[in-house]
Amino acid sequence: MEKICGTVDTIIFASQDNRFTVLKLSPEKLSTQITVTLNGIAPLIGQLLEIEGEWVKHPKFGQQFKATTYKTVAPTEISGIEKFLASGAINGIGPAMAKKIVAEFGEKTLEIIAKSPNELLKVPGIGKKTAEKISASYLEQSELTEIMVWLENHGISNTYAGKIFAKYGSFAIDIMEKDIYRLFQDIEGIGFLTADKLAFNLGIQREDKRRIISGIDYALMQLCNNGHCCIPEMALVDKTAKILQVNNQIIFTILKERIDNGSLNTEVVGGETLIYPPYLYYAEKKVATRLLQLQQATEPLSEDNLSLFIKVWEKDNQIQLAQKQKEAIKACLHHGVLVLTGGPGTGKTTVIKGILSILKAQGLKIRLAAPTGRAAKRLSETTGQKALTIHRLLEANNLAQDDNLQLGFSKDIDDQLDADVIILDEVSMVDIVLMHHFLNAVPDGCRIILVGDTDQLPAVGPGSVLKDIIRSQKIPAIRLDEIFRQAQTSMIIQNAHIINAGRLPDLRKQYSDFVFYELNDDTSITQKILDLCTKDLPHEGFDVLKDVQVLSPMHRFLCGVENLNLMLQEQLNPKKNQDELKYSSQTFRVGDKVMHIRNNYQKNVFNGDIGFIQDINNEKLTVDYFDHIVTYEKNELNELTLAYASSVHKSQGSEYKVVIIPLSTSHYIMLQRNLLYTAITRAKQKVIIIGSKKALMTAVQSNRTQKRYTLLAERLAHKLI
Ligand SMILES: Nc1ncnc2c1ncn2[C@@H]1O[C@H](COP(=O)(O)OP(=O)(O)OP(=O)(O)O)[C@@H](O)[C@H]1O
Repeated sequence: MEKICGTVDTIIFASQDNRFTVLKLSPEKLSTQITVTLNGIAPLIGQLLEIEGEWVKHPKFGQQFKATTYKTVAPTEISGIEKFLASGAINGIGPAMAKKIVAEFGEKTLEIIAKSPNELLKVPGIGKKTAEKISASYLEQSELTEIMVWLENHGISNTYAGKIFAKYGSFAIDIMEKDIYRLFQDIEGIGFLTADKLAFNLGIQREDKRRIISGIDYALMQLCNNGHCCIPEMALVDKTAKILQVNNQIIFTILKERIDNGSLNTEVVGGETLIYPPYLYYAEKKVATRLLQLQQATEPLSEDNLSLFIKVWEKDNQIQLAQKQKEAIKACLHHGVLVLTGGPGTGKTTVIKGILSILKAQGLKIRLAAPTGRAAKRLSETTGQKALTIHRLLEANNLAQDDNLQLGFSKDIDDQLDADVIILDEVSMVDIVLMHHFLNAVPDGCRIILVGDTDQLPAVGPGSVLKDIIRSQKIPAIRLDEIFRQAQTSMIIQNAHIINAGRLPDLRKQYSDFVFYELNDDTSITQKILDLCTKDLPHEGFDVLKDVQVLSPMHRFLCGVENLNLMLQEQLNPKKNQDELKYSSQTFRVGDKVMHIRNNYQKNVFNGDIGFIQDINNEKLTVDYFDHIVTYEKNELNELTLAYASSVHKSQGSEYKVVIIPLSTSHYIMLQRNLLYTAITRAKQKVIIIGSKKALMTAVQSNRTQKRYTLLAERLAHKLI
């Protein structure tokens, strides 16, 4: 290893991702320039560089110095300082101005810029604003470079330097040296494992307290990502021990300390201690108190002429409401909070329509919302009244991209919604955090009606809000269980109920709207899907791209989402001469069916929205989402995926004319009743299941829906508050 110190003369090449640079350096002790390669961001021209590495011979470019570590030092020689200032690196200074500044301050130039920017006013042509701009830009540049170099030298990508600087400013390196694990807590994109790797490079011991604290948080976060709001103490200790590879006792001791100092919250139920991350503890508590408050805060509405009103409504809608449906309509007049639940075809939408009509007649302002864009659209279509996504209703902060707690909402406790009644549909998909935000924005005296089917897949986020509210028996809930005449003729609805009850549908008969193809191996299942999409269904008059959705339980394997997408793309939109754009493992092609996979408020496109690629030009891709067009830059394509096939989870809240479901035993772990039930109930006209009887039976019989640790029901029932 050799050490060289020199001034950066020119940058020959700097990779876009800041990971590789080639530069010319004038070493202090040599009269000739040398070529240096380093793995990291390009330093600034004129900067003094201390590099350590070795000489190598490049087959094409000859002798080069390959730096393994490097450190930047601000230039001290006048010529170096001028070169640095003139390089364009500092906002507000060009070559002429650099000359003038250096002529005025000499070797002290950089110190003056950093510490006494007012002195710059002495230089002709520099006013107060420019002086401040120069100073701020210099500080930012030098600190940012320092962070990048620090990260690079500790073996970690410096791509996060900008975010780290934005978060910690001048204290970044101090903070990282004190507790590198803070990066995992504070910087989006840096996970525990990355921070742990960095810690290892810094020589932090396996049993270091900072490591244990961070490991506990990481384990808790992973558990909550599986839907729990809290977790039994011992389960958390075990999981942390496994991740950190340290013994349970050390973790147990530090966990106790964290609880005692209020960093984590707990509840004791039946002698068992349950641990919460504070944001979920707070969210769960608030949801319970706010629901109970809202229930109390409304006066019953007048029931005068209710029977007559219902009669007239029934006549207008040519329907005779069942007893429970009438009860539901009446209940909405009485209660501040009401739950309406039931399976497909049990008349929930019909009741919503009745409720809308009766409450409107009382002159009330009613808002409708649902958790996904597709579900909101469907609610609008069936009720004839505008419905928004919950995020839109709450006016989610435009800049926020994630559905997490940091997401900002304009509508909150200080600026609540202007509504007398809010009806939320598909509440089974709402997690505890979103429910908390929603309830914050509901004013006292406003009624809320929560509608959903508890047998659908639960929310992706933590909690099982709808189930818990019903389980508490403290909020009035009406369960519709009669399947209506129109719905009775539908085998989709019949079989959905049969499956939900844990029984196997009658497979001896093939119905026009519910078909089962028995095939026992993945290759034949995949081939059948291709045949259906290319021959049978088009023959029956379906527009395969628009009407048909393949819903697979898993992403992996032959009949998983990823492979099916590739095969279906090959068949339904083969390569001819359309423009293409490769991103990660996918090739997007003009004409492809695609799905947007996260909520993006700036683009007004939401998780689960399906569209078609209209154009690819200049690394930009345009998608037609039927009601609007969205353009993606190449670096935004992680929000897009092919959608000939999608996962059942992604289909929640959506409906399609035809649903094809591959059921293979290779998807064993995902063969669960609520998953199959959710997939089937997405279909309006036809369900086609392809697979083995064994896989179907496994799915129907497997009701081991993972228990979610939540205490919302207990809180509502005053067992904890
Ligand atoms: N009281 C009733 N008498 C006769 N038909 C009814 C009655 N209530 C609802 N229906 C009909 O039953 C079908 C299903 O009703 P609706 O769409 O309201 O149910 P849903 O629970 O919202 O179903 P899904 O969850 O599948 O959307 C509709 O065709 C509706 O017109």
